[in-house]
Amino acid sequence: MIKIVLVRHGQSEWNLENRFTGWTDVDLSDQGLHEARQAGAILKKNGYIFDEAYTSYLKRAIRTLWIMLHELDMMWIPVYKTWKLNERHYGALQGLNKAETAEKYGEDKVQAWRRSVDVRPPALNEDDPRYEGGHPAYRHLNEGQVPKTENLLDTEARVLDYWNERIVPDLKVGRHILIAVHGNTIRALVKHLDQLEGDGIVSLNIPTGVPLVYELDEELKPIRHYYLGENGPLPEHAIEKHI
Ligand SMILES: O=C(O)[C@@H](CO)OP(=O)(O)O
Repeated sequence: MIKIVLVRHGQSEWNLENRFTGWTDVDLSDQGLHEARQAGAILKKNGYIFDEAYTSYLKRAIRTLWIMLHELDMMWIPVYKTWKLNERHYGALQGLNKAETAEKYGEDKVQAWRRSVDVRPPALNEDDPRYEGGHPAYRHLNEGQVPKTENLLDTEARVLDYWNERIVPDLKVGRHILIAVHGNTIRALVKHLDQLEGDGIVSLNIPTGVPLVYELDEELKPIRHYYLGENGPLPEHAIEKHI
């Protein structure tokens, strides 16, 4: 049986301020630092060991991974970073307050921007200071690869590129893998693994800093999944309050 652990980064400063974040590179809040330490401690208590880890180019995910590896005393394992596991790009919504945006455009519109699979938020202009095109982290990308906005399907396409090319081969040879990424990156992976459509994916929220374990068969089809607590798998209702 193959196991993989997915962790959404701990609470970020902009999660705390209720602002759309996307590719904006904000750090963890104090609560987020605590959640990352707790996630590492939970993995350690349950006896998890890892051969390699994956994360995005964004510091809230990278720092969550560092802290978990520190707690696990496994900072030596190879860590692979990729822009393809960055959070979904939130276009011109990046930086705006979610509640104020809902007041201005209506709850339904904002819910469609946040949770539908195929609606893209308004795009950033290339001359907008929030556009990441000139950022050194992304200078190796081809023109047109740095997003100006994305829907979940756009995010899923780049996440699955990386998943199939880099992660699947390592899972198939038995490597134990830890992935520290973002809410919508994990939603895209779960959508793919569990073949979720419609309401299943629309209502799926991933809590911050709680390890999500997928047990997979040889074909990488899910056998079961669960969130992990100090004493093993958590019951579904225990997770509700984290969301
Ligand atoms: O702002 C964001 O980038 C994401 C994750 O925090 O928010 P949402 O819950 O709308 O997907």
